[in-house]
Amino acid sequence: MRTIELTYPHMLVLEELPKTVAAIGFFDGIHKGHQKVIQTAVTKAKESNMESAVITFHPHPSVVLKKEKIHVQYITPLREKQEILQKMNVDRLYIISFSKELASLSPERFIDHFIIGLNIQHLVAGFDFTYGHKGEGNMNNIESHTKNTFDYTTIEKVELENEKVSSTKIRNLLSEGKVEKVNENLNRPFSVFGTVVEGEKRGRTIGYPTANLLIDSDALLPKIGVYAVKVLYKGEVYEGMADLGLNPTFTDKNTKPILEVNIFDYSNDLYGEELQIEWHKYIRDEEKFDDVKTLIERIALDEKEIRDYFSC
Ligand SMILES: Cc1cc2nc3c(=O)[nH]c(=O)nc-3n(C[C@H](O)[C@H](O)[C@H](O)COP(=O)(O)O)c2cc1C
Ligand SMILES: Nc1ncnc2c1ncn2[C@@H]1O[C@H](COP(=O)(O)OP(=O)(O)OP(=O)(O)O)[C@@H](O)[C@H]1O
Repeated sequence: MRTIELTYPHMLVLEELPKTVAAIGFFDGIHKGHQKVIQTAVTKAKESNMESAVITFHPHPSVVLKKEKIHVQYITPLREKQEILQKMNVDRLYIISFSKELASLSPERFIDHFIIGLNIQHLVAGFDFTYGHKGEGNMNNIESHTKNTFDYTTIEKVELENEKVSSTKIRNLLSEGKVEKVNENLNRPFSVFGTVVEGEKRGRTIGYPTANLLIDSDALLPKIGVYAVKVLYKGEVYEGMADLGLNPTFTDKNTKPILEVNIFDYSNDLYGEELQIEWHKYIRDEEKFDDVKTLIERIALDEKEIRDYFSC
């Protein structure tokens, strides 16, 4: 997959661009709804011997449009988005830099520049996709902007339990720790990448050594707590338990949650290595125990519960 960044008003040379079927949207999470939109574009491209593309934006519009400075975290930071799209057989990823200037483009100008200008022959978007200034362009009035140069397909609402599958819904579920529900909405396990860094080296003294992970600040994490996880490392999958929290039994100084994983039946050194953590089940809240012995007893129960969960 080729990734091409576009900054308005810079144009690519139309003659050099292949005829393309494109899916368009922000696509944070690449959830079930997004997958339907993207798969439709990939299938249509194959059927018509064209290239397939995803047209997306970065950063999230709220970073640019909100008055106060905010730091947005993503369900799928750019790198994860790229990896998932690659697996979905998308040929090209166009990333449009989101700016105030871009947000003020009229719907017609937006289509001229980014759809007709990228040689898109067929555009696929969801029922609620909007474009151009204040989102005035949408799938009901797009006909007036196509100039008969491209066709389009509108994907109907994908729902789960009578509710639209959406990035917003998934963000809320993550903040409640409901990773099993998140995984249903994503159609795959939610995951984050992290690099193993040095911790307090306390874990090995309590019989549960943990890999402490440094997570990219762009990545969204679930709510604090203990979780059943799988660890992907060098092509292997391991089961384990994660504590995302502040270690309140030992200190009240931590203000930012730390992610630690105890990988079952594994004892090699992992410092500096990159792990992918898949979140499978929420087990409990992190607690402040009166003493280390009680904490150890609780972790032993967590281990039993998680091993049982993975073995059924
Ligand atoms: C499955 C699991 C559950 C944990 N639960 C708690 C908890 O409820 N409260 C707490 O203070 N620490 C909890 N811990 C964190 C331990 O305090 C932590 O692993 C230990 O302090 C080691 O820290 P280190 O990796 O920096 O050496 C848990 C750790 C694991 C692996
Ligand atoms: N549940 C869904 N069913 C069908 N299409 C969808 C669904 N969710 C999103 N889409 C479409 O996918 C593209 C990307 O949408 P977008 O990134 O706004 O996702 P979203 O999940 O609706 O996000 P948010 O919760 O932030 O509004 C758009 O074309 C949108 O219409």
